[in-house]
Amino acid sequence: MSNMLLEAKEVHTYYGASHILHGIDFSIREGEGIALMGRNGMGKSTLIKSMLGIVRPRHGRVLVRGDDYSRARTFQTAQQGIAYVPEGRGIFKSLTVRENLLMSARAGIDGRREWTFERVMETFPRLGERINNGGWQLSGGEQQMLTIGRALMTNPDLLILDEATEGLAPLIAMEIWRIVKEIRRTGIATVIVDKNHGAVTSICDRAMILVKGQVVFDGTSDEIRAQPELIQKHLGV
Ligand SMILES: Nc1ncnc2c1ncn2[C@@H]1O[C@H](COP(=O)(O)OP(=O)(O)OP(=O)(O)O)[C@@H](O)[C@H]1O
Repeated sequence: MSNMLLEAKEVHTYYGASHILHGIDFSIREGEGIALMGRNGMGKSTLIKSMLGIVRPRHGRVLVRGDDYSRARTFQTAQQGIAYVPEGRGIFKSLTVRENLLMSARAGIDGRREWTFERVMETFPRLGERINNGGWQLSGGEQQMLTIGRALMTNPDLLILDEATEGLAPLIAMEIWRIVKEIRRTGIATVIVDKNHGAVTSICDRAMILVKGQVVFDGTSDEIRAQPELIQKHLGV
């Protein structure tokens, strides 16, 4: 078995008096891909933020590579090779595509520098055409590609994508999925939140469904695909 990268154990998270996560267990190993699913407001983003120290769980523990990171600051978790692409992107609009990418460049925690500027350019040909454009000149899809490209420039072991294709035109979303598949093939572990269940379960080996801050399914993507009634019940509109 490969090594554990990130774990949540019995995590309870609140926003003020609202109890959002009710004792969640989550784990992802090196190289694994997990589709994190659930309807709007079920706690997917809150789980991610709780594990990254963006929101502090009230109970439970967060482990990174087996070490307790429950009280760690977000940058310390990120330095462990964990890259996060939040919902709604967040590039530096006043900087060019090149500057956005280069400012994030760093070696992975074992000194790896597989993801160079040149490699990101090869992976995202559309960004290559926009290299000297300012962030403000990019379309939504290009901004999303730049956010993912920037995350890759940190040479992560784990990439977390929250709603990577939200609001994008179908053809651009397809291009993002092609890129995510390519990233998966390089062995980077990935957590993906997306409404396109077919796409995420085909890319990820495992799937997890959250309902009202609780895990109602945790299994393989094959298992969930074999149970369309489960998808209908918990994810259907
Ligand atoms: N900063 C906040 N303050 C108060 N409540 C919040 C905050 N952020 C989220 N919530 C609430 O917490 C619950 C879980 O939200 P969360 O964003 O984790 O859900 P989600 O499954 O990621 O769904 P979505 O796809 O809509 O983001 C929702 O009821 C939401 O309204």
